[in-house]
Amino acid sequence: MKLNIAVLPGDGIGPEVTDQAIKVLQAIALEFDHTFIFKQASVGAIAIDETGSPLPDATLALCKQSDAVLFGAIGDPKYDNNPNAKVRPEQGLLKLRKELGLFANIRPVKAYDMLLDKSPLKKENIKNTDISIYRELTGGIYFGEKKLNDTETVASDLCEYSQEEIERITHLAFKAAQTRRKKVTLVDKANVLETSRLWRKVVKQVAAQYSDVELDFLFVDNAAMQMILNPKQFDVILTENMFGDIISDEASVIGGSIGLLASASVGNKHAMFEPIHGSYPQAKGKGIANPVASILSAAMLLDHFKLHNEANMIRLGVEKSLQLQITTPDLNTKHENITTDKVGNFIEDFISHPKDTNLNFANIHLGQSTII
Ligand SMILES: NC(=O)c1ccc[n+]([C@@H]2O[C@H](COP(=O)([O-])OP(=O)(O)OC[C@H]3O[C@@H](n4cnc5c(N)ncnc54)[C@H](O)[C@@H]3O)[C@@H](O)[C@H]2O)c1
Ligand SMILES: CC(C)[C@H](C(=O)O)[C@@H](O)C(=O)O
Ligand SMILES: [Mg+2]
Repeated sequence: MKLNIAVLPGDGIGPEVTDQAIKVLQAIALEFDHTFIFKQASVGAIAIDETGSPLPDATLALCKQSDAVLFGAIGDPKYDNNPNAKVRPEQGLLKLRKELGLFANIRPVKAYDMLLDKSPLKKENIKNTDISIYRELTGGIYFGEKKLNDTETVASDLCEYSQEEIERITHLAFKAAQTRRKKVTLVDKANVLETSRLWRKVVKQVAAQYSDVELDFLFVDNAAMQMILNPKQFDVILTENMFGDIISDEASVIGGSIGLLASASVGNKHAMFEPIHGSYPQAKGKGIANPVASILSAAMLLDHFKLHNEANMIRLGVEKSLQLQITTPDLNTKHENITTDKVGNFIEDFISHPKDTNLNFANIHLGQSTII
């Protein structure tokens, strides 16, 4: 298969983790005889520095022409710490999601057996957790009218949802549940918010078309607690934009690091693949950023094009790396010197030697060095 992939590395650790995903995709292309053409463009703070815009026209045009977008991360403390900044890196990401019509953001959350002791949560509570979060991505409070009064003493952000916006992601969530454990939990704040009451009404109506799927409701405050106490109760979580943002970072604690959580953002025409984490500016250039979220986002990209064997090969490589503790310091206490690059090299090597079942992974080539 031939795929044109727009690569938007962005800021902070974005470029270094995205490099590993590209490396892995290139290995897949070689091994499975595909042609992946990567074209890079700027977004976020670096794009503001270069062009004055967090999403230059050329970047948006490239994304629209491509089959898929591989996104790194955006954000820089010089904007985070400046409330008066008129242009912000985050606006680039939000505009991109809106322009590409990426209304559903799918965030898988998994407890890997070999990482159970990396989570601060109780092993017996998280073992076998497997959740798919369906986060609405182009509506709600993120995109409603924003106001600041003349004296800059009162501000507001409007949270708005239409029936149509709720329906389209709800169908995706129910279809996903049909292929999983057949349960959807709607997370909302219907005891307070009018938008949440609309969500409940519309989701119930759509649910009637999926009689094989159980529908459950949970207020977001309780859901935040349940995510820590008993995450195994969840199969598909369906929720609005801001609740999905918050609850997915919280859920990353189950896996042991946010550096593991990938996502797919999909719409009717375009698709983008991005880690759920941000630009982690403190880690930039240090080689300590975990690239697995980006690498697993690449696996989701392959799944999107029905290249499931290829995607599974990446997942196997990731699992092998976790098993052997070939991981960055966020998950590693055994080997100190496993850098972002080395994790990428290991997974690349795993893909390149699939037929060699006797491959001694403990001695596998890790770029310039070898780990025993
Ligand atoms: N999709 C995105 O591009 C995105 C997402 C979230 C935040 N942001 C932006 O990123 C900047 C920093 O935000 P933040 O510090 O709140 O969130 P962050 O996700 O960048 O980092 C939070 C913490 O998570 C951990 N972490 C994140 N990525 C990791 C990785 N790959 N490997 C290991 N550990 C990792 C680190 O402990 C880090 O301190 C801000 O400007 C924010 O707006 C961007
Ligand atoms: C950077 C920010 C706009 C973004 C969001 O809130 O959607 C991020 O937190 C994410 O989860 O992708
Ligand atoms: Mg977030």
